[in-house]
Amino acid sequence: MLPLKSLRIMPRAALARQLSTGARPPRVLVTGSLGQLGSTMVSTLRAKLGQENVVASDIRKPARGQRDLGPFVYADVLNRRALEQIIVDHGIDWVVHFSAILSAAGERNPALGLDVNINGFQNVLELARIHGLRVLSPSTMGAFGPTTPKDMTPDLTIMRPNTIYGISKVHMELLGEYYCEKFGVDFRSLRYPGIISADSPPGGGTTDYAIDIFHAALKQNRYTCFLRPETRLPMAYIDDCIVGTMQLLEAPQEALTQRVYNVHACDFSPEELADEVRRQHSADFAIDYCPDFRQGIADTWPRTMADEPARRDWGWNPVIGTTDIVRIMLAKLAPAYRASAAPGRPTDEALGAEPVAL
Ligand SMILES: NC(=O)C1=CN([C@@H]2O[C@H](COP(=O)(O)OP(=O)(O)OC[C@H]3O[C@@H](n4cnc5c(N)ncnc54)[C@H](O)[C@@H]3O)[C@@H](O)[C@H]2O)C=CC1
Ligand SMILES: CC(=O)[C@H](N)C(=O)O
Repeated sequence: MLPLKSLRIMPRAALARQLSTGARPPRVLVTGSLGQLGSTMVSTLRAKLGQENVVASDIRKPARGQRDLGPFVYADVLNRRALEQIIVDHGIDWVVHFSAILSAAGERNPALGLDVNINGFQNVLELARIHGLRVLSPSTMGAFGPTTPKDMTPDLTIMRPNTIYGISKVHMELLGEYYCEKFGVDFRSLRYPGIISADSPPGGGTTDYAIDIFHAALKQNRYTCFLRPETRLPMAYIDDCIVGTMQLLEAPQEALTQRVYNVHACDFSPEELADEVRRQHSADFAIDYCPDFRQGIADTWPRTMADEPARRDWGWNPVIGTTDIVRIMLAKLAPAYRASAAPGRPTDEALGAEPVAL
């Protein structure tokens, strides 16, 4: 499988052309850049646009090492004035808005979920209107709900989610479309499935089991899953996710026939994932099931999503399936567990330290 760096998103020739015509690359602010997806998005953007053109931001302190990779600023998306100052001071053209409270965390703290996901997004969108910015803010399969058709869920269908996360993401989608239509804000969004990554820990979602299982397999060869064995959900490996996000971010306006797109890469259940771990890692790997409140969330989400408009309009074309995800996750995480003297999950640095050829 291809490593992220060699995938279709890195046409350096195009960047060179842009530079030779005198157009400077866009300056991008990434919010929530220390989250599960943010750090990979930042490094991908920097490889393409130049380190100094991508400002990473979060309300947490970057780990040692992360700090030196390019500009980082503290930015609370709830503080509109501070956010505006960053946008003005850094000459920002595009905002990749990754700050969010995910599904399980949102049910644990609904007030925080509403605040960050709704007010934080409104701040970003309003500043985009004032300063003429392009905004990419991911949505999720969690924007669907219990009455949505579960198989091959289309872009346009019943959307009545019953989680704070889902409700706030539907609000985001509709408000983004409204600002696009009324004020010409270039808003773009994708409904991600569960995203699997070895590089940073997941941030409190219902699909976190599909990352935790690899850590548990390598650490103690057994895992207790918080979802039932047959719970099928759409998933994607982070490389496909970031490639697709870059494709949508850079797509010409005229290619877009809508502002929010489903994206689907593969789908599996916990028992299917455990079988694959047994096949590739250890025949003795044991899994048991202790469903908690996250089962109730997963039960309202699609089993598979239809994503033809994303493929047609801007080239969504995931290449990493379930077997490859298991192979990549085991290969990336195993050295860190072997090297980790202390018990428990290895540090983020240890996890990121061992690049593997995918
Ligand atoms: N990881 C996944 O499986 C999926 C993620 N998404 C979406 O992708 C985006 C990124 O998700 P992840 O990286 O997984 O989330 P995460 O939970 O790992 O990271 C979110 C980041 O937002 C930051 N944050 C929280 N409150 C903030 C505030 N007030 N101001 C600024 N930053 C704040 C957190 O410190 C954290 O670093 C989110 O919009 C999420 O809804 C959508 C579907 C699937
Ligand atoms: C699918 C998502 O949006 C996220 N991973 C979550 O489980 O909350």
